[in-house]
Amino acid sequence: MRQSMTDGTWVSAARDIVRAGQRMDQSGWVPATAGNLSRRLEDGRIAITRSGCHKGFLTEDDVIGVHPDGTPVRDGDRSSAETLLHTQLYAHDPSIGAVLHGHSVAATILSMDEPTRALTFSDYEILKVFEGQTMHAATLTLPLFDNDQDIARLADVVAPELPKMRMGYLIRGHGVYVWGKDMFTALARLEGLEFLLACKLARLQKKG
Ligand SMILES: CSC[C@@H](O)[C@@H](O)C(=O)COP(=O)(O)O
Ligand SMILES: [Zn+2]
Repeated sequence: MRQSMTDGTWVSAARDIVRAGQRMDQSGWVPATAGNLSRRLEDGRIAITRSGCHKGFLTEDDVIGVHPDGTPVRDGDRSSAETLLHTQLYAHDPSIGAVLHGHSVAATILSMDEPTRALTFSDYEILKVFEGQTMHAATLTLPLFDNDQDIARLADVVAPELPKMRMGYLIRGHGVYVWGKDMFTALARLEGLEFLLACKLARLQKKG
């Protein structure tokens, strides 16, 4: 995956997505057909998972092209139902090269039990995986949005918060969105965030 970090071709994007899907599946973060993955191509279009595929068994055929506005490059292709949440990130920040979405147990439980609009994480060494973070002694915030089957409406709620986001975001009862300059970075951030969510869940369970 590292080799294709700066390679924006279709072949490397499809390969990154297939391999990241396998990694997310092995980690238990994409049960059934949950999750979606994308990468920005050098021509500005986006390679994204086809809707309804199992992310642990993706083939390069399950990766399809969409324009920056989310419309499919090839007529009849049905990209992820959550394509707009990916395209809004690429439009928001030109440095974003890959976006990942998963439905882990920890993300689902914590998001359903949290009454406020954010989760916070303080003093973990792994905070350093996030953009611009060089110290463990800090508090980072993960915004939490209510779930909505109307993805355009959900994207409108997420949009004003994007400039403040350092870790990604969480959707209640649903899962996380995380991104990075390339697939390697996005995956590292997803692993860091899932580690933090698992720690928070374990600490809450310990308290009873
Ligand atoms: C298994 S239901 C999950 C979907 O509703 C959705 O949230 C999801 O993550 C996957 O949708 P997809 O259209 O395959 O990208
Ligand atoms: Zn989802």
